[in-house]
Amino acid sequence: MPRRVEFFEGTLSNTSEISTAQIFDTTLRDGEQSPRTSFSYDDKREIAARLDAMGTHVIEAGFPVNSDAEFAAVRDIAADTTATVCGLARVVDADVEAAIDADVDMVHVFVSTSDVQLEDSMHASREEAVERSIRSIERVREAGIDVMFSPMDATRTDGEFLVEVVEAVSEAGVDWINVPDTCGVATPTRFADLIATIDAHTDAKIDVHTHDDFGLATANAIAGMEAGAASAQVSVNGIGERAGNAAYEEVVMALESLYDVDTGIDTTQIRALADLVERTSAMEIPANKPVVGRNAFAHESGIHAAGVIENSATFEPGVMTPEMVGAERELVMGKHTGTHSVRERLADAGFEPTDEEVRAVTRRVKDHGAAKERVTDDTFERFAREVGVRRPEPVTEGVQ
Ligand SMILES: CC(=O)SCCNC(=O)CCNC(=O)[C@H](O)C(C)(C)COP(=O)(O)OP(=O)(O)OC[C@H]1O[C@@H](n2cnc3c(N)ncnc32)[C@H](O)[C@@H]1OP(=O)(O)O
Ligand SMILES: CC(C)C(=O)C(=O)O
Repeated sequence: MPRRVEFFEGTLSNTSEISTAQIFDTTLRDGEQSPRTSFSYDDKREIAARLDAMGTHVIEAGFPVNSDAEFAAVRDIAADTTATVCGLARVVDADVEAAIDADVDMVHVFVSTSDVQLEDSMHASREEAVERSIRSIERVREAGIDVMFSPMDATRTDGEFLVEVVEAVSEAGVDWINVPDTCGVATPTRFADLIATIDAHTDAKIDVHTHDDFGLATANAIAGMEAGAASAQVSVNGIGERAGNAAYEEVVMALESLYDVDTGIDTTQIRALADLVERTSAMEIPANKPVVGRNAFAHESGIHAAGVIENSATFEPGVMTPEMVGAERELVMGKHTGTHSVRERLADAGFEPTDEEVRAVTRRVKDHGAAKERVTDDTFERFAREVGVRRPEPVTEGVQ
């Protein structure tokens, strides 16, 4: 497998290291909160099973108090999964009891800590938020279950109050503090500073939860890990509230390929996982989505395709290949196509073209693309036949 990308060596300061990396998947909880998405019981079981088989460390299976169906799915996933299974709860007794009753390995309790949310979402004072958090944490601990605590909207919370909350929940014995950038307003440098500050005020392990409102979710998650967070919350295809969460596939591959971290995850199943979540969430993967979009390893431009035919590292990261994520490289025919690409495609299809025939097919491909038409396999074969490219009959073994 390729090692850390060479580009950084000696050209940029290369002091950013990540030593431990736990992947906490929240596709079934925050991912399912995507407007218009709802996973069936079977969808949840199938996604959880695949995440588990791939070696995902924590699976947040849902929010048990939400409904009977959600409770049953979380309970059954918890009973049948090797990974740590987590259930979400507000600092509300019924929520905490539902999560405990679902028999999860970890309860994730959250409370609003920013003034705007305390006033206009939770309708609680700072003191009440702290008291209810401690009570919930103590209850989960008493049940013998690991507890993760989230000061919701941490990145818009008054700094002194945030430290006060962190110290109070640490005193109460929380195992993990998750730092949520609930409304996606963090930047990598600011988020890293925040993580380092929180780390200095707790012995609990730190997890990060980032949203993509400004397209910074993955960068912020990685920055948080560089600053000392041991875990990142991610969702497959980046689905989740509003613009979504840090994407599973992006964070895992950045850790593996750019930071040389062995996450222990079977990355070759990423493409199949993405397809499963695309189908069950009814959220189409954008073509240009990193890692799993259909263009992530596709090349139309002549210069790129010609380079990639010789050595894929010319116009791909090199440290991340389609094989590593269970995807395939594609040479797309269109307006920007060049002769190298056409020659390769013709050869793959069994044709034996002359240089003149390659140029003639390329002209047809370019004209078709320029007219905004798609060059399908059938169209391409038609062009080859129209130009009269020779295709010898395949020799069948044993037949004279
Ligand atoms: C940032 C996040 O992603 S947080 C997770 C968000 N996820 C979800 O909301 C999905 C699942 N949610 C649900 O099924 C429902 O919202 C339930 C079952 C949790 C609650 O339903 P309802 O009781 O009908 O309340 P509703 O959803 O309308 O309003 C939210 C309530 O939670 C309260 N609340 C919000 N955050 C918290 C918190 N961390 N701790 C305690 N209470 C909270 C609000 O103040 C409000 O309470 P109120 O009804 O006394 O005014
Ligand atoms: C529950 C918390 C972690 C959350 O989803 C958020 O703050 O976005």
